[in-house]
Amino acid sequence: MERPLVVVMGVSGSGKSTIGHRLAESLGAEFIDGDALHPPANVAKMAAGIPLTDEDRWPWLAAVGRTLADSGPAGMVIACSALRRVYRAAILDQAPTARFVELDGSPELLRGRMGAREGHFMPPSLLDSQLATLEPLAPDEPGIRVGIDRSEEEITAAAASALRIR
Ligand SMILES: Nc1ncnc2c1ncn2[C@@H]1O[C@H](COP(=O)(O)OP(=O)(O)OP(=O)(O)O)[C@@H](O)[C@H]1O
Ligand SMILES: O=C(O)[C@H](O)[C@@H](O)[C@H](O)[C@H](O)CO
Repeated sequence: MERPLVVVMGVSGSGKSTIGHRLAESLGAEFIDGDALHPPANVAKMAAGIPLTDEDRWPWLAAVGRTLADSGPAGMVIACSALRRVYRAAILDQAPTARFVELDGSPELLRGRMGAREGHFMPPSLLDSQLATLEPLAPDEPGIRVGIDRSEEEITAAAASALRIR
């Protein structure tokens, strides 16, 4: 595979950080959590239970794309919600060879995983707005969708093998 540039995407609680980290290890690539690229004002908003707007997200999405494009020869996996098609296009503007792995789960499963998680700034109450904003990865976009109703190992292996053969 040429230098992998991968965005692990999906709503809050879908496992982007967990799977992204494992996938990077499996591909021998660097891992970055896109949450670390949010300006403090965005994090403060989410922590207060207020959904981000498109205007809040544009500079962050550009930073995600630039970070991918500027990554080293080993490539990079970045965890980033990238909920809408236009958001993914903004990332591709900066990093045209990037591919997406969408983590796809039912609202019930997501709610359970978010509820069980401790010490994260994102409140479960924001899941509904995340799901309302989500535009699933379409067949003509670069990447794959992976169901999350199975173990972390299985999800990571499915994503890694799909990325290797494409
Ligand atoms: N396949 C899985 N099976 C069981 N639990 C999982 C699985 N994947 C992730 N989790 C757990 O679900 C929770 C949410 O995962 P994680 O924090 O990685 O999601 P996220 O998409 O990065 O969330 P956010 O966008 O809010 O940061 C965590 O507690 C994680 O340990
Ligand atoms: O676009 C968004 O609304 C944000 O990126 C959120 O998805 C958070 O970053 C993340 O999910 C919480 O950790």
